[in-house]
Amino acid sequence: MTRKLDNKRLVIATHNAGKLREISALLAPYGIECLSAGQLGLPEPEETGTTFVENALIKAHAAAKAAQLPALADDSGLSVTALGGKPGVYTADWAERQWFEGDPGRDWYMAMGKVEGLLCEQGPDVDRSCWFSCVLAIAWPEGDEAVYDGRVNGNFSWPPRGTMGFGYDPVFVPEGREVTFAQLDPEEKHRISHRADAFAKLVAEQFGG
Ligand SMILES: O=P(O)(O)OP(=O)(O)OP(=O)(O)OC[C@H]1O[C@@H](n2cnc3c(O)ncnc32)[C@H](O)[C@@H]1O
Ligand SMILES: [Mg+2]
Repeated sequence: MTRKLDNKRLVIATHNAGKLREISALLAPYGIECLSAGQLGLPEPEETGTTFVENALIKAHAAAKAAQLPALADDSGLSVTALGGKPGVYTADWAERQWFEGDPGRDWYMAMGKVEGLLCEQGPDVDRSCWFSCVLAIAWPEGDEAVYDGRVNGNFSWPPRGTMGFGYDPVFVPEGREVTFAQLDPEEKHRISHRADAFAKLVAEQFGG
């Protein structure tokens, strides 16, 4: 049986400020004290997995072990149908390593532009459908783990629009909408996002019934 969060303190094992903001907001109603990996000075583990699940578990176990507290990690990314699911697990890498090896800053505009460039190579009628995936993993210092996954379908849109959210939000138009994630209020993104989808499963098992 999956272990439940019995401790009210939870390490949020991410070094991404946008994710930390969203996860803290999603957890707010559940009386959990969130401690961030940055706040605790935890190192950023190497994401050597080839799936979202593997990477989420690597990050969660590393933080749980270092902090001796349960830890929640998020591994996520954008997959584009016409690019065979790329960048997928390597979404963050496309921004940071492709052009800025050794530079702590990430240039999301360049990364989004790379996706757009590859789509344009396939002509004006290219399929622009894509999806965001999110895997949330909880790990305990004793080695127990729990995994929840989420997804939201949409279309890759160019040029980028909007200033809210983070990462690839300015180019992602969720299915059934005209605006990008970066043009939606955070509450609205939380109703439909891949992270919210995974989070609903986490809440049902961890805090439900
Ligand atoms: O590993 P941590 O420290 O959590 O932070 P990260 O930014 O490296 O995160 P990932 O390894 O999971 O990479 C996922 C990338 O996918 C993108 N991404 C994930 N969720 C997103 C969202 O809700 N909106 C926009 N972009 C998102 C964003 O660019 C992330 O950097
Ligand atoms: Mg990462």
